[in-house]
Amino acid sequence: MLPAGSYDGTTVLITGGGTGLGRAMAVEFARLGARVGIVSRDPAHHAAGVTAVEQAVDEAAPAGRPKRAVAVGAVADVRDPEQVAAAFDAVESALGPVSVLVNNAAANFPVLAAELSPGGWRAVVDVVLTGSFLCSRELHRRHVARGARPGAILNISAAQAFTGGPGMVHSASAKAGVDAMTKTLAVEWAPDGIRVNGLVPGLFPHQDLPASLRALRERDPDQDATDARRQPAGRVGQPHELGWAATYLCSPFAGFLTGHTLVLDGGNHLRRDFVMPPVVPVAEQLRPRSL
Ligand SMILES: CCC/C=C/C(=O)SCCNC(=O)CCNC(=O)[C@H](O)C(C)(C)COP(=O)([O-])OP(=O)([O-])OC[C@H]1O[C@@H](n2cnc3c(N)ncnc32)[C@H](O)[C@@H]1OP(=O)([O-])[O-]
Ligand SMILES: NC(=O)C1=CN([C@@H]2O[C@H](COP(=O)(O)OP(=O)(O)OC[C@H]3O[C@@H](n4cnc5c(N)ncnc54)[C@H](OP(=O)(O)O)[C@@H]3O)[C@@H](O)[C@H]2O)C=CC1
Repeated sequence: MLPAGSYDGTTVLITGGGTGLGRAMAVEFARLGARVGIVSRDPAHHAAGVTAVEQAVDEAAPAGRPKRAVAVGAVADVRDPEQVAAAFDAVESALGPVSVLVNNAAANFPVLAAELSPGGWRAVVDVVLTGSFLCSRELHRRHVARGARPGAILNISAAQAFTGGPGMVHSASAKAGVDAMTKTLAVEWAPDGIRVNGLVPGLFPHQDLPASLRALRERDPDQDATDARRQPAGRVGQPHELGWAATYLCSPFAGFLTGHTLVLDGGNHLRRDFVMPPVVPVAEQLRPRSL
């Protein structure tokens, strides 16, 4: 954990910050003093994120300390540059200039590549890759215009980016693009005082995963135990652990770190056992069945 107050006076914008891992990161930034803007499509998600942040901040505050405005939600589809700019405007007018951006919003559903429609491909690639670019560009534009520094961007990626992701070709391809963007923008924007890093969550199950991903997990009634046994570390990740990594990467303690993608997965992406299980084709893995 970073020292208390590490983010005092800092406004952090987190896309998809109202659910799952985005919400967990929002809470950890706010615990350290940040004001947090939550940007996504669904106001109900914003409300959940704002409530979680406010609760965490209230619990951490010394008794009797007056409440401060810590979080707001703003509606935007990250695929649309005008909506992105309007959401930055809304967050900045409520909380002050954004100097930290977490590109966390994502879309994903399991599908065989041969069965993926052009529209399904575009939906995922546009949310994950184009959305991360549009938000990064917006932060950079504002940051440079006001002569501010330092700034930090954190791109949430996935291990599929370097291993490939059978059954998720759209997401794997988009996340690989995000990793290339992390490295590219790190160099282009270092002179502007903006660091750009990536963070890969391993397996972090939570209640907000979309139905298509939950359905795969729910096939196994003992899924939690199975998940844990499948990880070299013997357990899955806890969302607040991702928040700890995110707050470090965007903080001055990582001030000389840029263009790096940190993997937080208990060693899972490196797993290549001496005795490998037989291959089950992905088409068979996705077919409805009982385990
Ligand atoms: C634990 C594992 C690791 C987790 C990693 C994560 O990333 S977790 C993070 C995961 N979190 C999330 O994913 C949360 C957000 N996710 C979402 O909002 C939706 O999944 C979304 C991506 C479809 C939204 O896209 P949208 O607003 O544009 O909505 P739209 O309805 O207009 O559909 C567009 C196109 O997609 C097609 N299509 C849709 N579903 C399926 C399907 N199951 N099958 C096949 N195709 C599907 C649909 O037919 C259409 O194509 P068409 O007909 O025009 O050719
Ligand atoms: N959970 C896990 O085990 C893993 C997660 N990841 C990555 O972690 C990140 C968080 O995932 P997780 O919390 O699990 O998933 P969630 O489904 O909970 O979060 C996805 C978020 O993205 C937002 N979002 C989706 N589409 C758009 C859009 N078009 N415009 C704006 N916001 C959008 C959603 O908000 P709204 O619906 O309100 O728009 C939602 O809050 C993602 O980048 C994901 O790829 C990577 C590997 C594993």
